[in-house]
Amino acid sequence: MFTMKKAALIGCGALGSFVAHGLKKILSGDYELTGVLDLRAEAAQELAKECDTRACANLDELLSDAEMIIETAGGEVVRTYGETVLNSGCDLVILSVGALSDKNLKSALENAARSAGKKVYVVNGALGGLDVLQTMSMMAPTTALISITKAPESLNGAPFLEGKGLPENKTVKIFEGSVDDAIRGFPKNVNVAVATALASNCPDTKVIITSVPGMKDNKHCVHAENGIITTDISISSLPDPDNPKSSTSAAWSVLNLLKNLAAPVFYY
Ligand SMILES: NC(=O)C1=CN([C@@H]2O[C@H](COP(=O)(O)OP(=O)(O)OC[C@H]3O[C@@H](n4cnc5c(N)ncnc54)[C@H](O)[C@@H]3O)[C@@H](O)[C@H]2O)C=CC1
Ligand SMILES: O=C([O-])CC(=O)C(=O)O
Repeated sequence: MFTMKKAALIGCGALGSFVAHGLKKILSGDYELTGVLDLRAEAAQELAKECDTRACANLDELLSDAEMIIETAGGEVVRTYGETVLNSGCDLVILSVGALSDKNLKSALENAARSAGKKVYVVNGALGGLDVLQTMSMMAPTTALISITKAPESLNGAPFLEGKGLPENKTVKIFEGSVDDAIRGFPKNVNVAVATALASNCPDTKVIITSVPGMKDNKHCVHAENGIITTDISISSLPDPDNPKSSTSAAWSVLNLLKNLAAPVFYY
Protein backbone atom coordinates (compact mmCIF):
# COMPACT_ATOMS: atom_id res chain seq x y z
CA MET A 1 0.00 0.00 0.00
CA PHE A 2 1.36 3.42 -0.96
CA THR A 3 0.85 6.01 1.73
CA MET A 4 1.50 9.71 1.33
CA LYS A 5 5.27 10.04 0.84
CA LYS A 6 7.40 12.84 2.24
CA ALA A 7 9.59 14.18 -0.55
CA ALA A 8 12.15 16.97 -0.32
CA LEU A 9 14.14 18.71 -3.02
CA ILE A 10 17.73 19.88 -3.51
CA GLY A 11 18.10 22.53 -6.22
CA CYS A 12 15.55 25.32 -6.63
CA GLY A 13 16.57 26.45 -10.13
CA ALA A 14 14.64 26.06 -13.38
CA LEU A 15 13.82 22.36 -13.18
CA GLY A 16 13.64 22.07 -9.37
CA SER A 17 11.07 24.86 -9.23
CA PHE A 18 9.05 23.13 -11.93
CA VAL A 19 9.16 19.83 -10.03
CA ALA A 20 8.19 21.48 -6.72
CA HIS A 21 5.20 23.22 -8.30
CA GLY A 22 4.22 19.99 -10.07
CA LEU A 23 4.34 18.08 -6.81
CA LYS A 24 1.97 20.57 -5.25
CA LYS A 25 -0.32 20.92 -8.28
CA ILE A 26 -0.64 17.42 -9.66
CA LEU A 27 0.82 14.96 -7.15
CA SER A 28 -0.39 16.40 -3.85
CA GLY A 29 -2.61 13.36 -3.26
CA ASP A 30 0.48 11.13 -3.11
CA TYR A 31 3.39 13.36 -2.02
CA GLU A 32 3.97 15.95 0.63
CA LEU A 33 6.79 18.38 -0.22
CA THR A 34 8.48 18.67 3.16
CA GLY A 35 11.35 21.00 2.31
CA VAL A 36 13.62 22.57 -0.27
CA LEU A 37 17.33 23.37 -0.17
CA ASP A 38 19.52 25.52 -2.40
CA LEU A 39 22.95 27.12 -2.15
CA ARG A 40 21.09 30.32 -2.96
CA ALA A 41 19.11 30.71 0.26
CA GLU A 42 16.80 33.30 -1.28
CA ALA A 43 15.84 30.91 -4.11
CA ALA A 44 14.94 28.24 -1.55
CA GLN A 45 12.94 30.75 0.51
CA GLU A 46 11.01 32.00 -2.51
CA LEU A 47 10.17 28.49 -3.72
CA ALA A 48 9.23 27.38 -0.20
CA LYS A 49 6.83 30.30 0.06
CA GLU A 50 5.27 29.57 -3.34
CA CYS A 51 4.87 25.88 -2.52
CA ASP A 52 3.93 26.21 1.14
CA THR A 53 6.89 24.26 2.49
CA ARG A 54 10.10 24.77 4.48
CA ALA A 55 13.30 26.36 3.14
CA CYS A 56 16.02 24.33 4.84
CA ALA A 57 19.39 25.75 5.80
CA ASN A 58 21.32 22.50 5.31
CA LEU A 59 21.07 18.84 4.36
CA ASP A 60 20.48 17.63 7.94
CA GLU A 61 17.45 19.86 8.24
CA LEU A 62 16.14 18.63 4.87
CA LEU A 63 16.65 14.98 5.86
CA SER A 64 14.96 15.42 9.25
CA ASP A 65 11.52 15.16 7.64
CA ALA A 66 11.86 13.26 4.37
CA GLU A 67 11.58 9.76 2.94
CA MET A 68 12.77 10.70 -0.51
CA ILE A 69 15.23 13.32 -1.78
CA ILE A 70 14.88 14.65 -5.31
CA GLU A 71 18.11 16.06 -6.77
CA THR A 72 17.66 18.82 -9.34
CA ALA A 73 20.87 20.70 -8.54
CA GLY A 74 23.83 19.30 -10.50
CA GLY A 75 26.32 16.46 -10.39
CA GLU A 76 28.30 17.90 -7.48
CA VAL A 77 25.27 17.50 -5.22
CA VAL A 78 24.98 13.82 -6.14
CA ARG A 79 28.66 13.44 -5.32
CA THR A 80 28.66 15.29 -2.00
CA TYR A 81 25.23 14.35 -0.63
CA GLY A 82 24.25 11.09 -2.34
CA GLU A 83 25.62 8.60 0.18
CA THR A 84 24.47 10.64 3.19
CA VAL A 85 20.95 10.77 1.77
CA LEU A 86 20.80 6.98 1.32
CA ASN A 87 22.47 6.25 4.67
CA SER A 88 19.86 8.44 6.35
CA GLY A 89 17.15 6.09 5.05
CA CYS A 90 15.86 8.16 2.14
CA ASP A 91 15.40 7.11 -1.47
CA LEU A 92 17.26 9.31 -3.94
CA VAL A 93 15.92 10.53 -7.28
CA ILE A 94 18.76 11.68 -9.54
CA LEU A 95 18.33 14.11 -12.42
CA SER A 96 22.06 14.87 -12.78
CA VAL A 97 22.83 11.39 -14.03
CA GLY A 98 26.18 12.57 -15.35
CA ALA A 99 27.59 12.17 -11.84
CA LEU A 100 27.30 8.41 -12.29
CA SER A 101 29.98 8.45 -14.98
CA ASP A 102 32.33 8.31 -11.98
CA LYS A 103 32.50 4.55 -11.38
CA ASN A 104 33.62 4.94 -7.76
CA LEU A 105 30.71 7.21 -6.95
CA LYS A 106 28.30 4.90 -8.77
CA SER A 107 29.38 1.85 -6.77
CA ALA A 108 29.44 3.83 -3.50
CA LEU A 109 25.81 4.84 -4.11
CA GLU A 110 24.86 1.27 -5.08
CA ASN A 111 26.44 -0.06 -1.88
CA ALA A 112 24.79 2.60 0.28
CA ALA A 113 21.39 1.93 -1.29
CA ARG A 114 21.80 -1.82 -0.76
CA SER A 115 22.86 -1.46 2.89
CA ALA A 116 20.07 0.99 3.67
CA GLY A 117 17.43 -0.96 1.73
CA LYS A 118 16.73 2.19 -0.28
CA LYS A 119 16.70 2.98 -4.00
CA VAL A 120 18.46 5.34 -6.36
CA TYR A 121 16.08 6.30 -9.15
CA VAL A 122 17.66 7.51 -12.40
CA VAL A 123 15.13 9.37 -14.50
CA ASN A 124 14.85 9.38 -18.30
CA GLY A 125 15.24 13.14 -18.05
CA ALA A 126 15.22 14.99 -21.34
CA LEU A 127 15.64 11.68 -23.15
CA GLY A 128 13.29 8.71 -23.08
CA GLY A 129 13.57 5.05 -23.87
CA LEU A 130 16.06 4.01 -21.19
CA ASP A 131 13.86 0.93 -20.83
CA VAL A 132 14.53 -0.34 -24.36
CA LEU A 133 18.26 0.35 -24.03
CA GLN A 134 18.37 -1.71 -20.83
CA THR A 135 16.38 -4.50 -22.43
CA MET A 136 18.77 -4.56 -25.37
CA SER A 137 21.81 -4.69 -23.10
CA MET A 138 20.32 -7.70 -21.30
CA MET A 139 19.91 -9.53 -24.60
CA ALA A 140 23.34 -8.93 -26.14
CA PRO A 141 26.26 -6.49 -26.13
CA THR A 142 24.90 -3.18 -27.36
CA THR A 143 26.57 -0.28 -29.12
CA ALA A 144 25.18 3.23 -28.86
CA LEU A 145 25.65 6.70 -30.26
CA ILE A 146 23.93 9.86 -29.07
CA SER A 147 23.74 13.04 -31.08
CA ILE A 148 22.81 16.20 -29.17
CA THR A 149 21.83 19.34 -31.05
CA LYS A 150 21.10 22.66 -29.38
CA ALA A 151 21.16 26.38 -30.10
CA PRO A 152 24.40 28.18 -29.14
CA GLU A 153 22.80 29.84 -26.10
CA SER A 154 21.99 26.37 -24.73
CA LEU A 155 25.66 25.35 -24.95
CA ASN A 156 27.63 28.52 -24.26
CA GLY A 157 29.39 28.57 -20.92
CA ALA A 158 30.33 24.87 -21.00
CA PRO A 159 33.86 24.21 -19.69
CA PHE A 160 34.83 22.59 -23.03
CA LEU A 161 34.34 25.94 -24.79
CA GLU A 162 36.81 27.68 -22.45
CA GLY A 163 34.85 30.93 -22.38
CA LYS A 164 34.56 31.21 -26.18
CA GLY A 165 31.06 31.91 -27.50
CA LEU A 166 29.69 29.72 -30.30
CA PRO A 167 29.06 31.33 -33.69
CA GLU A 168 25.58 32.73 -34.24
CA ASN A 169 25.76 32.40 -38.03
CA LYS A 170 26.73 28.80 -38.75
CA THR A 171 26.12 25.24 -37.66
CA VAL A 172 29.17 23.73 -35.96
CA LYS A 173 29.90 20.21 -34.78
CA ILE A 174 31.64 21.14 -31.54
CA PHE A 175 32.34 17.77 -29.99
CA GLU A 176 32.74 14.15 -31.01
CA GLY A 177 34.11 11.71 -28.48
CA SER A 178 33.53 9.61 -25.40
CA VAL A 179 30.84 9.98 -22.75
CA ASP A 180 33.43 10.66 -20.03
CA ASP A 181 35.00 13.51 -22.01
CA ALA A 182 31.55 14.82 -22.96
CA ILE A 183 30.28 15.07 -19.37
CA ARG A 184 33.52 16.72 -18.25
CA GLY A 185 33.25 19.25 -21.06
CA PHE A 186 29.49 19.80 -20.95
CA PRO A 187 28.30 18.87 -17.43
CA LYS A 188 24.97 20.65 -17.83
CA ASN A 189 24.20 19.37 -21.33
CA VAL A 190 25.00 15.70 -21.66
CA ASN A 191 23.45 13.98 -18.66
CA VAL A 192 21.39 12.24 -21.34
CA ALA A 193 24.58 10.79 -22.83
CA VAL A 194 25.63 9.25 -19.52
CA ALA A 195 22.11 7.86 -19.08
CA THR A 196 22.37 6.31 -22.56
CA ALA A 197 25.75 4.71 -21.80
CA LEU A 198 24.58 3.31 -18.46
CA ALA A 199 21.24 2.01 -19.73
CA SER A 200 22.78 0.36 -22.79
CA ASN A 201 25.77 -0.85 -20.75
CA CYS A 202 27.96 0.61 -23.47
CA PRO A 203 30.78 2.64 -21.89
CA ASP A 204 32.08 3.29 -25.42
CA THR A 205 28.93 5.19 -26.34
CA LYS A 206 29.91 7.87 -28.84
CA VAL A 207 28.69 11.44 -28.29
CA ILE A 208 28.28 14.13 -30.94
CA ILE A 209 27.30 17.69 -29.98
CA THR A 210 26.26 20.22 -32.60
CA SER A 211 25.41 23.89 -32.24
CA VAL A 212 22.68 25.18 -34.59
CA PRO A 213 21.91 28.91 -34.49
CA GLY A 214 18.19 29.66 -34.34
CA MET A 215 17.27 26.12 -33.30
CA LYS A 216 14.11 26.21 -31.18
CA ASP A 217 14.37 22.77 -29.60
CA ASN A 218 16.95 20.74 -27.75
CA LYS A 219 17.25 17.57 -29.82
CA HIS A 220 18.55 14.19 -28.66
CA CYS A 221 18.94 11.25 -31.06
CA VAL A 222 20.13 7.85 -29.90
CA HIS A 223 21.03 5.03 -32.27
CA ALA A 224 21.63 1.65 -30.61
CA GLU A 225 22.19 -1.84 -32.00
CA ASN A 226 22.73 -5.29 -30.54
CA GLY A 227 22.43 -7.53 -33.61
CA ILE A 228 18.81 -8.36 -32.77
CA ILE A 229 17.24 -4.96 -32.17
CA THR A 230 18.08 -1.67 -33.82
CA THR A 231 16.65 1.33 -31.99
CA ASP A 232 16.42 4.96 -32.95
CA ILE A 233 15.14 7.36 -30.33
CA SER A 234 14.65 10.96 -31.37
CA ILE A 235 13.31 13.56 -28.96
CA SER A 236 13.01 17.28 -29.57
CA SER A 237 11.81 19.38 -26.69
CA LEU A 238 11.66 23.04 -25.83
CA PRO A 239 14.40 24.53 -23.67
CA ASP A 240 13.24 25.66 -20.26
CA PRO A 241 12.32 29.37 -20.29
CA ASP A 242 14.42 29.88 -17.14
CA ASN A 243 17.45 27.86 -18.30
CA PRO A 244 17.99 27.22 -22.04
CA LYS A 245 20.58 24.51 -21.26
CA SER A 246 17.82 22.29 -19.83
CA SER A 247 14.64 20.95 -21.41
CA THR A 248 11.51 21.32 -19.26
CA SER A 249 10.62 17.77 -20.30
CA ALA A 250 13.35 16.59 -17.90
CA ALA A 251 11.34 18.01 -14.98
CA TRP A 252 8.19 16.36 -16.34
CA SER A 253 10.11 13.08 -16.40
CA VAL A 254 10.79 13.42 -12.66
CA LEU A 255 7.09 14.05 -12.04
CA ASN A 256 6.17 11.06 -14.19
CA LEU A 257 8.55 8.80 -12.25
CA LEU A 258 6.98 9.96 -8.97
CA LYS A 259 3.50 9.39 -10.39
CA ASN A 260 4.43 5.84 -11.40
CA LEU A 261 5.99 5.09 -8.01
CA ALA A 262 2.73 6.07 -6.33
CA ALA A 263 0.41 4.31 -8.80
CA PRO A 264 -0.93 0.75 -8.55
CA VAL A 265 0.41 0.03 -12.04
CA PHE A 266 3.99 0.97 -12.96
CA TYR A 267 4.54 1.68 -16.66
CA TYR A 268 8.20 0.84 -17.14
N1 LIG B 1 19.00 13.99 -16.97
C1 LIG B 1 18.65 14.97 -17.78
O1 LIG B 1 18.10 14.73 -18.85
C2 LIG B 1 18.90 16.38 -17.40
C3 LIG B 1 19.61 16.69 -16.27
N2 LIG B 1 19.81 17.99 -15.92
C4 LIG B 1 20.53 18.26 -14.67
O2 LIG B 1 19.67 18.97 -13.81
C5 LIG B 1 20.39 20.01 -13.18
C6 LIG B 1 19.44 21.13 -12.83
O3 LIG B 1 18.97 21.76 -14.00
P1 LIG B 1 18.36 23.23 -13.95
O4 LIG B 1 17.30 23.31 -12.93
O5 LIG B 1 18.05 23.60 -15.34
O6 LIG B 1 19.64 24.07 -13.43
P2 LIG B 1 19.63 25.47 -12.69
O7 LIG B 1 21.01 25.99 -12.82
O8 LIG B 1 18.49 26.31 -13.14
O9 LIG B 1 19.35 25.08 -11.17
C7 LIG B 1 20.28 24.41 -10.35
C8 LIG B 1 20.04 24.86 -8.92
O10 LIG B 1 20.80 24.04 -8.04
C9 LIG B 1 21.39 24.88 -7.06
N3 LIG B 1 22.60 24.24 -6.52
C10 LIG B 1 23.77 24.04 -7.15
N4 LIG B 1 24.65 23.44 -6.31
C11 LIG B 1 24.00 23.26 -5.14
C12 LIG B 1 24.37 22.71 -3.88
N5 LIG B 1 25.59 22.24 -3.66
N6 LIG B 1 23.45 22.68 -2.89
C13 LIG B 1 22.20 23.18 -3.11
N7 LIG B 1 21.80 23.73 -4.27
C14 LIG B 1 22.69 23.77 -5.27
C15 LIG B 1 21.69 26.18 -7.80
O11 LIG B 1 21.85 27.27 -6.90
C16 LIG B 1 20.45 26.32 -8.67
O12 LIG B 1 19.41 27.00 -8.02
C17 LIG B 1 21.49 20.38 -14.19
O13 LIG B 1 22.64 20.87 -13.52
C18 LIG B 1 21.79 19.08 -14.87
O14 LIG B 1 22.85 18.43 -14.18
C19 LIG B 1 19.29 19.02 -16.66
C20 LIG B 1 18.58 18.75 -17.78
C21 LIG B 1 18.33 17.41 -18.26
O1 LIG C 1 17.73 19.09 -20.93
C1 LIG C 1 18.39 18.70 -21.91
O2 LIG C 1 18.15 19.06 -23.08
C2 LIG C 1 19.51 17.71 -21.72
C3 LIG C 1 20.51 18.17 -20.79
O3 LIG C 1 20.66 19.34 -20.50
C4 LIG C 1 21.39 17.16 -20.18
O4 LIG C 1 21.28 15.99 -20.55
O5 LIG C 1 22.19 17.52 -19.32
